[in-house]
Amino acid sequence: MKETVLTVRELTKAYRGRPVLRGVSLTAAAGEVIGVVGPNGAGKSTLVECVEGLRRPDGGDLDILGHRPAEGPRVYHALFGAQLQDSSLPARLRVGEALELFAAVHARPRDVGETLARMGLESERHRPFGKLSGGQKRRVLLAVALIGRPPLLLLDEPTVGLDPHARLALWRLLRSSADAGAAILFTTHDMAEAEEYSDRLHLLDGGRVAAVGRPADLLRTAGLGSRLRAPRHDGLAAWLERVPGHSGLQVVDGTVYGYGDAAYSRTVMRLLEEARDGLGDLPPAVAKDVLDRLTVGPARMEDFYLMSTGAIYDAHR
Ligand SMILES: Nc1ncnc2c1ncn2[C@@H]1O[C@H](COP(=O)(O)OP(=O)(O)OP(=O)(O)O)[C@@H](O)[C@H]1O
Repeated sequence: MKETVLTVRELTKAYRGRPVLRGVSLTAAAGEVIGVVGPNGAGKSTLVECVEGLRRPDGGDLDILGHRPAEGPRVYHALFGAQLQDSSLPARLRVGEALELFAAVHARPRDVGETLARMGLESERHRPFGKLSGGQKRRVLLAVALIGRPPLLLLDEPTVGLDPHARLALWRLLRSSADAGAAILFTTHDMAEAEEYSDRLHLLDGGRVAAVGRPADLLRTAGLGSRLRAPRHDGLAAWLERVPGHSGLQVVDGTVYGYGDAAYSRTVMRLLEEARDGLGDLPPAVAKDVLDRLTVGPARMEDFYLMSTGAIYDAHR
């Protein structure tokens, strides 16, 4: 069992009487990458800011390696590196200076040159922070969060504004930090990223953790193995719902999206072929048109998210 680095217990928080967190609990162990997703306004940033000690929760409790925010900056803040949604640095501070400054306050910091190289920032080392592009600034702020090798990394939408190379570089760096024992908590609206990089994913909705688990387990439990896309026809949606393994449905304009277990798409295709040949309960012309225009593929975290937050009709409910 890996050591638990972050423990959040039944956290509640309201703004002017309006509850945002209604009893959120989660943990992050050493070496674990924890993803948090949820609709705009779900409370993801509020949760991260409570962990950072920037906001005081109304109820519940949290600690990092047994230390609570009330212990103050010197003890508590040394336990995590953070990159906030809207953090910044003085405009005239040079990139290399910034990293050296932050490295100097940590006991066993990463090498500044190596961190700059890994974040693709070598050529920006002598440039003032204020002169960087938006994506470069975010890379610097991430490098600052990582430089002290803290036991916990708190990253609120870390990849927003990063180009694909920078995203990949960031995730390599985060994975190697986790492999070296760091616990990482990140938020994102990018479901592909959430699926690929979270060891455990939390869906925050209505102020609560609506679902938690390994991405593959979440998909399996929701009956989401495969999805298909077909042209809309009268009666097709109801027909798809009767196919064994069906788990959800979405109709958008002229298109029907069907979701089901891993065998669902294959079963649909077989039944469509039978119907095209006059052996099913769908008109042959409809079955032929659907077969001609059908696309199938594996279900993804995006589908889970849409189903869990109500955009897809969920047959399990
Ligand atoms: N300082 C504040 N005062 C009042 N309400 C606030 C404050 N900060 C956040 N809120 C409200 O709390 C709710 C949750 O906000 P939060 O930023 O935590 O959500 P989020 O899940 O991070 O959203 P997003 O995905 O849009 O970043 C929102 O309705 C927001 O308007």
